[in-house]
Amino acid sequence: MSLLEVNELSVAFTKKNRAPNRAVDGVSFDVDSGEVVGLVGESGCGKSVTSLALMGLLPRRGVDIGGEVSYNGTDLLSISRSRLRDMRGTELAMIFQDPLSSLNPVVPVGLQVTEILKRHRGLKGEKAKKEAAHLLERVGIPDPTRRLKEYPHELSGGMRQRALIAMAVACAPRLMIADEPTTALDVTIQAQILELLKELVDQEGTALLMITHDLGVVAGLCDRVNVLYAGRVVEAAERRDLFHRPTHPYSTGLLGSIPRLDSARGEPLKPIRGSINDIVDWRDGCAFAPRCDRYEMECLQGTPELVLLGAYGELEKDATAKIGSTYGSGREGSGKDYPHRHRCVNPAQPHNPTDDLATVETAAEAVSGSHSDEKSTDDNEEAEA
Ligand SMILES: Nc1ncnc2c1ncn2[C@@H]1O[C@H](COP(=O)(O)OP(=O)(O)OP(=O)(O)O)[C@@H](O)[C@H]1O
Repeated sequence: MSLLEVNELSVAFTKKNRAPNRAVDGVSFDVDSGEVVGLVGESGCGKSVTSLALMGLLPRRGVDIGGEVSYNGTDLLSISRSRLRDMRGTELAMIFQDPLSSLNPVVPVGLQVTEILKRHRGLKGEKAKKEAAHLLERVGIPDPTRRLKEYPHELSGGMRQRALIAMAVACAPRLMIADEPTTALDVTIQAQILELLKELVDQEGTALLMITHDLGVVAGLCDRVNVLYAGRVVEAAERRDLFHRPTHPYSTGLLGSIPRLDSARGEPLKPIRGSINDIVDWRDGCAFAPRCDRYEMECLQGTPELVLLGAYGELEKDATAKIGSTYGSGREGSGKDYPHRHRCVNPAQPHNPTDDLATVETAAEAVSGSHSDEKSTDDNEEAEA
């Protein structure tokens, strides 16, 4: 059993006299301890709503939530709000994309950290201050004792994000959800924050659900990836499989939309045409069909199911097969196999796995190159401060 198991999660926003907005529609995935799982897709595909539903942060009124979310055997969708509140901070933590709106602007950073330590770990006074300084130091904030007395606006963007991470890890949560934690930061600071998250996962065995639209982040950090489109997982794969042989046209489109280090000089990008708003009545058929180059009439008949990709790239039309039951390269040392699945009736030609191994290794690196090149420039942030 995985630490987090999400099964057929659905979220619909309901308003009087309007059809419900099904922001999340039957999403399933799991996350293990010590693993980074990505939820990737363009703006509006349901990433944030999924994470808010997992953390019990959606309002009760006007929202219908269905499916199951099991955390360490506890059903997060059915436990009381107060129990969930206690679990947030101790067991579960969330890092939001905009630290300025997540931190209280009129309370010094130190007080915001010690408040968590008091509430969840019972630490008070000098002990709490000492621990808060230790936490800031751990996430790479220089001169933590001075910084504790400062207000959020006195910190640089990168430091604010680090302070949020310090608050998230204050009680050693077993599961962290990071919602675009580096979107507002320049690439240098981005790389440092991602490195920090990776370190926490590796050292503490924390499970991390990484929500992002940035394939560079996915390539640099994630072990497995779920590609989301219009509230549905359209492709789920181990990271290298996704970069090397994406099969859903939306995944291939995402990969074709970004510059890669291994592209031939002058080779044009191939962006996905249209926008997610082009979805008409996607309950009947594939939501991506209006933007898809491989679209056929069959795409509009019923909802395409997740199918498995076999060991040699052949399609195994077994929609009921569960994670762990079939082919996948798995995380190194995890002893687990992860299936490569997608939801498309006319997928891109699967890649022949006997092909050039170097390509497999470098496909993700070609995308993440900009991040890894920019690593370890702490001086920058010092200067910024
Ligand atoms: N409170 C709300 N009421 C009604 N609809 C909402 C609400 N919050 C989100 N939605 C809708 O849910 C859908 C998914 O939104 P969500 O914020 O999860 O997208 P996202 O993939 O996280 O995008 P971004 O990367 O821009 O944050 C969108 O159609 C959005 O309009």
